[in-house]
Amino acid sequence: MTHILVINSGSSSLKYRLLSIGDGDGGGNGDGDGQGTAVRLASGLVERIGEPGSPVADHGAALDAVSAELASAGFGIDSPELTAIGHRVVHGGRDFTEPTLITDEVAERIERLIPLAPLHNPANLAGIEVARRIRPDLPQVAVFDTAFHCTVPAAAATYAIDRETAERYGIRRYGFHGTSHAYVSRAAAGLADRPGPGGPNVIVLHLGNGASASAVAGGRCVETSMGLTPLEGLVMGTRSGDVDPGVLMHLRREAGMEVERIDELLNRRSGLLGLCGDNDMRAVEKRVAAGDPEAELAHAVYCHRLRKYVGAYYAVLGTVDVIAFTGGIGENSSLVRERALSGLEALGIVLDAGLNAAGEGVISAGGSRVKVAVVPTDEELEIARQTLDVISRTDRG
Ligand SMILES: Nc1ncnc2c1ncn2[C@@H]1O[C@H](COP(=O)(O)OP(=O)(O)O)[C@@H](O)[C@H]1O
Ligand SMILES: CC(=O)OP(=O)(O)O
Ligand SMILES: [Mg+2]
Repeated sequence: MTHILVINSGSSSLKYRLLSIGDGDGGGNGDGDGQGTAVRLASGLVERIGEPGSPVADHGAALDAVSAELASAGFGIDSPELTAIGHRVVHGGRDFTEPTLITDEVAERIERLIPLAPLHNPANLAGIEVARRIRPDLPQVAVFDTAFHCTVPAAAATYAIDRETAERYGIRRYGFHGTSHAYVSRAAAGLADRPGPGGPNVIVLHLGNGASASAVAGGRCVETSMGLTPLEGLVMGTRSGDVDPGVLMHLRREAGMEVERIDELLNRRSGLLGLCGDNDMRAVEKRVAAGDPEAELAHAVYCHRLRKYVGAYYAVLGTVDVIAFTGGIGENSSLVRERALSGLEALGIVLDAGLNAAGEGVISAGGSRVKVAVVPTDEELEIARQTLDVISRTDRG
């Protein structure tokens, strides 16, 4: 058994988990049961980093808070039992297609990718820098959101824009939430009845604050809804997802909006928040239940987008064995699941209303050709497994 500390450092929050994990659990692509032999020793969340009036001034202070919380759980961050630290890094660009041992050079390359993920990579890097300062003796591993999507074929990853411009600026579909899509698609594949020769085909719907869909054929990601940045695709809490790029030019020309304001509009003031004033699905659904028309429209736009992607990914895959819902909304909103998939009997997708309401495991009807399931994601466990995998490989030389 080894102890791995996982750090998911965001712009204003830092999630951590300390796990004790068996070596056999580090395969990264074996069991698919989502269980393994990992034991959670401690976990937590430091919020409001750098916000006015917050006691947590920066990521250094956040990691100090983590150290203190670990110490009160009886574990010193300086403990010799700690084997490695695994970090979530959102954008790996074209440089990183695998979890990677962090060196000065790797950290520099992550820094150079900041323009591709200005909301996420700086915070990820801040977590890395502080953790390396505190434990310079430990192997630290970067686990990239983008890596799982590096198998997406060129036809799906290429935007139909001038090739030279795209090449020069690294413009292509990268995809995000890869650790979640990897973890959930593996678990979902285990639910398939009679997969074809290439292995099970799975559609994963990761619906948290950020949201993305992926199509996974026999364990390989072949399509995903987020693109160059985590803005494309599904409707999210505060992000628009797909819009006609002409909207941006129109806002620039007609409303005189600077690019920074357009960025802020689409990333922070759109999605559910922009449509109805609430970015939290629980609040939206309360208003839907009370007959609020704005919330109803927001919910309808959200579910329509989801249904459209399910249909598109069905066509991309040809046959679908399992559709998996995950993330805070995917795991908890029976209304979203029902509205996204109702009326798709002709595609072999039939929900069981009672199972959907219960919302655990398989929720499709017995006769449904496509299995539909709720599969809780666990990005921290997946990061720990991939971290262990990297250090075991490094140890073996
Ligand atoms: N019971 C519920 N019903 C509907 N939505 C829920 C429920 N519980 C959580 N959610 C929604 O899940 C979303 C947060 O998802 P989560 O995966 O926790 O976010 P993050 O992407 O930040 O990890 C919020 O919109 C929240 O309202
Ligand atoms: C990449 C991304 O959208 O991440 P999150 O959902 O954590 O914002
Ligand atoms: Mg989450």
